[in-house]
Amino acid sequence: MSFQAHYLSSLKRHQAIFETLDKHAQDLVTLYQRCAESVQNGGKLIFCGNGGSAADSQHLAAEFMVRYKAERAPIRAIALTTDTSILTAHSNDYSFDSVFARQVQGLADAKDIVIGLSTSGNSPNVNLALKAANKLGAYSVAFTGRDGGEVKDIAAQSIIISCDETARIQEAHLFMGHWLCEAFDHTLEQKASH
Ligand SMILES: O=C(CO)[C@@H](O)[C@H](O)[C@H](O)[C@H](O)COP(=O)(O)O
Repeated sequence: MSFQAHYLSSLKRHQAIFETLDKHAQDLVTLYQRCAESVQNGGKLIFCGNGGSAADSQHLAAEFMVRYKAERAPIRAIALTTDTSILTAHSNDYSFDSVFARQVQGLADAKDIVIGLSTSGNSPNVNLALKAANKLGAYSVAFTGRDGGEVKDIAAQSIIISCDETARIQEAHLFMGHWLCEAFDHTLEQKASH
């Protein structure tokens, strides 16, 4: 396949992703409402994932903590993928599988939302983090892909991007995270105009 044909075929996959995201519009509104309620009650948004999804976790936590578009107070958010001392000590002394669950146990409470990003839904460390969230009474959310994997039976809410290409699923997850930021900004703007 030529580069141009390959480019066009990747672009066409976005059409399928658009349809999946369209199907999930109401799920995202529900998620926004849960997040807004959590933040209003002193809760926080906790993200985790591996590889590209680790980067997306950090990206999204930064958007909430610092700024998306609107000037606003920080929204409490953290990614569990950034502290190399915690990540290496826990993986070395215990197990990589429980590296996020340990941090959920230490940082989360029932007011929080724990969002695991996993394109396969089968990453043990993400799945154990969401199980730990469930145990604490926090709201567990999976941004996942393919057939949803194991995580769809663990998370209280799963948003599944029905596509089998990792990169396209990650792009959809980032879109969903950005949309959540936009929903927070939009609500602030609405309040300011009243
Ligand atoms: O970003 C990519 C490929 O696009 C990879 O780094 C990818 O994130 C890694 O293979 C992850 O370990 C995959 O984990 P998951 O999405 O299945 O939970």
